[in-house]
Amino acid sequence: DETSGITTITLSSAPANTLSLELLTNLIEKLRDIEKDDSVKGVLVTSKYNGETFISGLNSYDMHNQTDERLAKYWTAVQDIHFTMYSFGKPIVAAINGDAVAGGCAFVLTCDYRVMMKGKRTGLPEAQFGIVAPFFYIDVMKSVIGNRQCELALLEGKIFSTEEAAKVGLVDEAVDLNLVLPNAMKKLQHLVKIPQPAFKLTKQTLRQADIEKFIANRDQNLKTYIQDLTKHSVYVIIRIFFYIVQGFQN
Ligand SMILES: CC/C=C\CCC/C=C/C(=O)SCCNC(=O)CCNC(=O)[C@H](O)C(C)(C)COP(=O)(O)OP(=O)(O)OC[C@H]1O[C@@H](n2cnc3c(N)ncnc32)[C@H](O)[C@@H]1OP(=O)(O)O
Repeated sequence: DETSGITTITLSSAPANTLSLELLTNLIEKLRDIEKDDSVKGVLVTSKYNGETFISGLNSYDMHNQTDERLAKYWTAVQDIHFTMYSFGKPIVAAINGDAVAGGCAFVLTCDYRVMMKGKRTGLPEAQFGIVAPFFYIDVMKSVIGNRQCELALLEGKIFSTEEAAKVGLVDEAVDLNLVLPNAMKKLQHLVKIPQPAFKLTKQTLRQADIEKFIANRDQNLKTYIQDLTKHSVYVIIRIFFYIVQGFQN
């Protein structure tokens, strides 16, 4: 919208907005363009699958049965989206109109504000898959909900209902579906009015330690990811699809 300076990104990768290599590549490029475009003051992210899924995590197919080169390309994109979103110099608000699990939860945690539809699910269930969540997923959750709540959640791979997520501050608002977009937009309209150099510098200052840690550790994390997936991907993917069919344990 040219008058408000707000851009809406509606994620629409059938069937459930998995963070595939294609979606990640397009999104990273779009965000980098927006960052350079002075006419854009803020970004609202939502999903086409209104009332169903916001993001259903990383794409299982991109993590299984791939060459090391392709796995590296995928994981670099996973790292890049995290870094691009978390260090983004303009306000980003998530209008979470469906489930946002695993990589979907980490994605919304990188935003500045989260409005989520009641009755949906979010959280980092990696422990339930028998794996450790990437360190930058753990760090972003810790920075949002604090160390103890993060321990309680991650040690059991807890999946929160929206209402539970709001209680621990994992999301900022739990609302009926019809209020997700209007409330998210209202917050974003407020955030874009804050003097932007101050907004950007405050955000950078708050996030600086995690960003520096991410930059220092990303290469090692990439190596570890490729080794782990080469060894364990069959097991991990079976667990993920088990939870797709059976649902997560709360
Ligand atoms: C060593 C390991 C190293 C690194 C791992 C890094 C950490 C991993 C992070 C991740 O994000 S792993 C992915 C985790 N994601 C999930 O576990 C979500 C799984 N999905 C679900 O639980 C559900 O799909 C849902 C999001 C709750 C939505 O449920 P709903 O009933 O509304 O839809 P449905 O289950 O029918 O799904 C629709 C459709 O989408 C396919 N799908 C869903 N998630 C994925 C996925 N992550 N990858 C690939 N495909 C996915 C699902 O199979 C359905 O397809 P179909 O219609 O063809 O059957």
